[in-house]
Amino acid sequence: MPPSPQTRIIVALDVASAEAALALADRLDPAQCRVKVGKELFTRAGPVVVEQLVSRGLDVFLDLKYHDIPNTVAGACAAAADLGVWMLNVHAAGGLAMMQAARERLAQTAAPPLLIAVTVLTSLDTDDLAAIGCAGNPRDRVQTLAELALQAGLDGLVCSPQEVAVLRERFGPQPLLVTPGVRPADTASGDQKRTMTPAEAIAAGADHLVIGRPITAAPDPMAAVEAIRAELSALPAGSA
Ligand SMILES: O=c1ccn([C@@H]2O[C@H](COP(=O)(O)O)[C@@H](O)[C@H]2O)c(=O)[nH]1
Repeated sequence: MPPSPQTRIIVALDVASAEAALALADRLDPAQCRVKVGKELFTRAGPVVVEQLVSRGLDVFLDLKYHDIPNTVAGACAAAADLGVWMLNVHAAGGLAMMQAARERLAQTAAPPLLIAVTVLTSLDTDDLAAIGCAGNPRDRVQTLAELALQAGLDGLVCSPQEVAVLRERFGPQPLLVTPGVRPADTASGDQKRTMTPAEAIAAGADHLVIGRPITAAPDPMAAVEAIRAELSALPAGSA
C-alpha cells in the first residue's frame, strides 16, 4: 500500500547541531512529514539526537549509507534498529552478501526498521560515473544495483526521480522508491544533478521524497512543507 500523501515528505535535517535539528523538528508536524538524519548531523550530535527525534514522535530515516564488510554493516544496522529508527540504508555497491547480512541481522531485532539501498547518488551524472571507472549511464547502473538489492530482500531503493518510472516498470509496485534530488520549481539544484519537481517524482511512482535545503533554508520550513503537500494534492487521484 503506498504511503499516505501526508507522510510522503522526508525532511533532511542537514544541520550542524542537535539544537538546530530539534528546533527545526519542533517546527514540523509529524503528521505531515518525516525526518532524515544524515552524516553531518549524526557526526556532530551522535545517536542521542536520533533518540530525541524519535521521542518527539517523528519517524526517522537514518541515512548513513553503510558500505563496509558484511559483518560490520550488519552490526551497524542492529545498532541503528536499537535507536528506534523507521528506516535506514546501505549502499547497494557494498554487494549482495553485505545487503543480505544487513537484512538478516535486522530480522533478529525486536522492531526491524525498513532497509533500503542507495543505487547511484543523485549528485552524479554519466561523466561522474565514467570518472570513477563505471561505464554507462546512471539509469542502467541504477537498475543493475536495484536488481541486486531486491535479490537481497531489501524493502526498497534510493534513486533519483528520473529513474522511478523505469524501476516501476521493471520491478512493479512493491519496492519502496525513495527519491532525493527533488526540487520544487524555482529552487536551486545546488549539487544535485538528476532532479525533478515533487509532483513529477510522485506522478512517476515515487513513494517518498527526501527534501533538504528547499525546506530547511526556507524562512518558514513548515510552510514550505505545506506548499509541497499542496502541489501533491493537486495531482490526479491515485498518483498522490
Ligand atoms: O543519492 C542521494 C542519497 C542521499 N541524498 C541525501 O538527501 C538529501 C538531499 O538534500 P537536498 O538539500 O534536498 O539536496 C541530503 O541529505 C543528501 O545527503 C541525496 O541527496 N542523494
